[in-house]
Amino acid sequence: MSFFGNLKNKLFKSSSKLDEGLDAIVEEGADGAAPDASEPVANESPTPNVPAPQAPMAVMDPMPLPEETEPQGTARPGLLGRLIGGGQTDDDAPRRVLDDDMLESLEELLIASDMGVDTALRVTSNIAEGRMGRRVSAREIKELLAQEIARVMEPVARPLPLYPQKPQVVLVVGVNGSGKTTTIGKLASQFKAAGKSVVIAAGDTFRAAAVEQLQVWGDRAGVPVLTAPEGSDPASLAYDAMTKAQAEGADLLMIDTAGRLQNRADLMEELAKIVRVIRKKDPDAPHNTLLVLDATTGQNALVQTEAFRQLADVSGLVMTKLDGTAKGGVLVALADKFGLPIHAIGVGEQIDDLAPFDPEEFAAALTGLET
Ligand SMILES: Nc1nc2c(ncn2[C@@H]2O[C@H](COP(=O)(O)OP(=O)(O)OP(=O)(O)O)[C@@H](O)[C@H]2O)c(=O)[nH]1
Repeated sequence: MSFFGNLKNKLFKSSSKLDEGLDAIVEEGADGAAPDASEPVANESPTPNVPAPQAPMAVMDPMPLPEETEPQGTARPGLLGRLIGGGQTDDDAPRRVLDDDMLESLEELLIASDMGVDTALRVTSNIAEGRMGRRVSAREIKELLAQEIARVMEPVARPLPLYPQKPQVVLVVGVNGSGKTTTIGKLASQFKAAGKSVVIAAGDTFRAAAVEQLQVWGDRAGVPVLTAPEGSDPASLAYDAMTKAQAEGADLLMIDTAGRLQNRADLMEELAKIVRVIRKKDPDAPHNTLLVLDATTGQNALVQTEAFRQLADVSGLVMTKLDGTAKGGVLVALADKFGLPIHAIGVGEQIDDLAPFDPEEFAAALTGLET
């Protein structure tokens, strides 16, 4: 199976709630009559640029396909529908008049899928604009929703930028269990495969288990992991790692950090100290501060983002565990609220399970458009 299809399957759980909910909304209020060809509803909004399927490399720039040139305003399957579904139509599908009741149900469904109230209201009002009173099928409403979601997500879909500085220092923050260690291992493996030399610093010195786990990931990725005795100063380890990375001419230094958000003042001081000491070696470091978030925490990911933005100069996000959750909608709320770049998504526990974030693909998976 291609990587593209594989990723869609892995993300499929995220779609289940929305997909089934959208079907139910249309079926509940369906009038059963044939569609009115003079009132097409889907694909009326400007089609966003459609990124091409990408290799499993979260650090490469996406390569855009040319814009679609087919005429707008005709109900037809989107790019994904054509790639996967072979262009079937839904002429005989149940239809429902787009009215206030339907919009309210749609809002409730989006809120329940962790999209957040503000985002859900904005997305539904965009869908409603100029379409009230029209009769829509479930597929059409999914296409419209996917277009709106892709539009919100497009500006934040940005691979981790690579800079010429050596080493490029990537500070990795996030609460315990969010997937920091796993993500560092996956990223290190991808950088290595791209010909970069990488050093990892196991900066969560408070938990021996965390250090051991990072060593396992370092071994898997074939990347050295610098450790320090349990309870020692993470800033001192970061300084040593910076010295080693500079001496070896490493391309990247990835620094893991503790995730004890419950001791916020301590964590803030710890992160600030790490930044202070590495700046003695490079005033521009860290070049990226990656916040790792667990999609299964739903709306809590928004709270964590707010908190970590106060603790550190977060420059981008990685959302993990999108494979095992129906809460993927929170990514839309995050994009809408914070506008932070989403560099990659975690879609499993294996070393290759880190994918670039593709808004079109994500929107299709979230709405269940491929079915
Ligand atoms: N299904 C799935 N599981 C993941 C993903 N990323 C991480 N995990 C799992 O989530 C759990 C926590 O991941 P860690 O990488 O240990 O998280 P951490 O933030 O380093 O947490 P601590 O080690 O407690 O600081 C592990 O069991 C991982 O295998 C993902 O994208 N998908």
